[in-house]
Amino acid sequence: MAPMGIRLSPLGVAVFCLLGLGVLYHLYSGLLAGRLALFMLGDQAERAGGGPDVPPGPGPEGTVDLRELLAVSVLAAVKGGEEVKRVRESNVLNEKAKGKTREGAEEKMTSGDVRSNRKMFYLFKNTFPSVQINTEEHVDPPDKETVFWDRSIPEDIKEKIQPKKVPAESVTVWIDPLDATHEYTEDLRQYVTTMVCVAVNGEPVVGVIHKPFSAYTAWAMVDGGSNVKARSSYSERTPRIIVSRSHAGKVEQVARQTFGNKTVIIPAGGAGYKVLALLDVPDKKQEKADVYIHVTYIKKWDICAGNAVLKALGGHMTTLTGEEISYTGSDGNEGGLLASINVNHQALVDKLPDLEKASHKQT
Ligand SMILES: Nc1ncnc2c1ncn2[C@@H]1O[C@H](COP(=O)(O)O)[C@@H](OP(=O)(O)O)[C@H]1O
Repeated sequence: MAPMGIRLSPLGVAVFCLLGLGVLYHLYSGLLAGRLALFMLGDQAERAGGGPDVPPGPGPEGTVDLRELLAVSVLAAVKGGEEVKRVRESNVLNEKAKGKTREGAEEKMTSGDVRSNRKMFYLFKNTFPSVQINTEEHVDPPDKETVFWDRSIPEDIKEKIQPKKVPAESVTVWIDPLDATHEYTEDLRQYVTTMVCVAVNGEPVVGVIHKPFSAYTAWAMVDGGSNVKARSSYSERTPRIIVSRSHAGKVEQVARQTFGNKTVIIPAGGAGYKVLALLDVPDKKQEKADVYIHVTYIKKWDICAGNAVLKALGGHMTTLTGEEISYTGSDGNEGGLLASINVNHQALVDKLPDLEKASHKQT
């Protein structure tokens, strides 16, 4: 007797195998798809800052992150500062006259300005291509720099500042690659700074002031945080007033007339240096003052970073008549400058009509 067996029909085997393959395909395709989806999401999350140490990249809907802009501002100021220092130490400044101020003072430019400008500009341009960048010096396209941000955010910024997206089109970046060029050519290194400011809808929001020769950097973000603070006290009755040493005009004479003969006037180079003079800065070469006054025309890249820092710390930088300065559109500020912190700014404005008249007499 033949053993009882199951006769397998070839058609049945084929159907069975196909079914099996179908089940396997179903199972694995789901798994693979899931894996693929996870991989893609993970990659996206990394690009968007999902990882613990990976900062977010440019936003999807034309937004930029102010915290990223702050990190790049600090990096740009430091990188520019390295160029400034290198050129000064080489003693080959290639100093040139680039024109005259409205008051007839010679405006100088050096290799320090040019090289720092190139580094700072291209770092921003390569990182935030859609953002408006205004720099003091002209950038020739053949001089393009391949300088990039490695996406790292300094620990102190991560600790104090939360990410905050704003529309890229609302942002204007102001770069001063070398503030106090005049003093730089005279080797008065303590006055020299590199500065970056980020304005949103014309309001100064992020400010960075870097001193290349003492490796000090002050940064602040309005409604965010800062690594610098105001001093504990300021003299309101007889303020020490810090003013320009190379574009002073009549500021010294009129300041004494307005605030009294006891008023100490401190002539100093650089708008960045003068703003730092109002703050608590741990640098032996930094003089201290109570008020900063400038009476002549000045450019927005010279003052925007200081304005943002002061504003973030509760201080003020206005025109001599107390108007806020808008950091968009034209690059010049016509109304002079009054900067203070932890004093009655309006009371200072009210004392200043003589200074304003003096500024108009000069032009
Ligand atoms: N009347 C004026 N016209 C144009 N720029 C002026 C100016 N007064 C001051 N500045 C600029 O403002 C910055 C600070 O000036 P000061 O040292 O006199 O306070 C300097 O910038 P740079 O050094 O970046 O060119 C200086 O050139």
